[in-house]
Amino acid sequence: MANTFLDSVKGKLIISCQALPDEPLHSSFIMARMARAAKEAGAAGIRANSVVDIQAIQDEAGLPMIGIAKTNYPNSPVYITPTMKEMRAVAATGVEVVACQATGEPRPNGEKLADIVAQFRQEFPDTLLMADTDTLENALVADELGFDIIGTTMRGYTPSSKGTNVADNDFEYLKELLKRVNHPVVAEGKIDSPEKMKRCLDLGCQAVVVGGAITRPLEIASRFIAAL
Ligand SMILES: CC(=O)N[C@H](C=O)[C@@H](O)[C@H](O)[C@H](O)COP(=O)(O)O
Repeated sequence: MANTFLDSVKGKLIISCQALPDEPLHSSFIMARMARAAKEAGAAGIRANSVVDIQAIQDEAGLPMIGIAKTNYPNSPVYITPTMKEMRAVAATGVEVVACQATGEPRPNGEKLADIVAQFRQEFPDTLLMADTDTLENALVADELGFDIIGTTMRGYTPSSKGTNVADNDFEYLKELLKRVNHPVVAEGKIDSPEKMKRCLDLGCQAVVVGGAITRPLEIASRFIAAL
């Protein structure tokens, strides 16, 4: 069956519903309800972490999904769907897109991003691949490897991109990225207002992923508390 994800999210909002074990809302049940709220509000897609959360959200919301499996390995800073093992587990849920970290750092078990892409294409030809990138250099590598979506997810979260925010200088980085890559760009990471989301879409992003500003009450409440 043709994968219609890119068309169905074009010009729209994807909401990330994630809570790690150390977060107050860690629960597949709660993430599924978050996804229901996202759907009722008009979100075009959901991004979710872990096979159990993905399955709970698929049952509850039935929206197109980007799936990931955050997994920490010793001796590697790469944690978003880092190895072929997590890629397979996420793809097996039937999500439309599997995203993985593409930040140029050494992956666990010595696995190479190029090999993962090649293997994934063989095993899951109908599933799209999204690269969670941090710098122009790593985004260009992912683009060259043929990722279907280039995401800005890791901008500001790696040593190479430390201190940066995708929104800096009216999205200067995003403008450059949009000029340089051939595949659709999805803005993700620290997009914390409707105005910023709209700006990303107007600049030419395929879609925008917003997480914490909508689905992490601890983060939202802390912004208010900080203003006291
Ligand atoms: C860096 C990292 O691990 N990002 C994760 C990737 O899935 C999530 O924790 C973020 O919530 C998601 O990218 C959306 O971004 P924001 O919550 O800033 O809107």
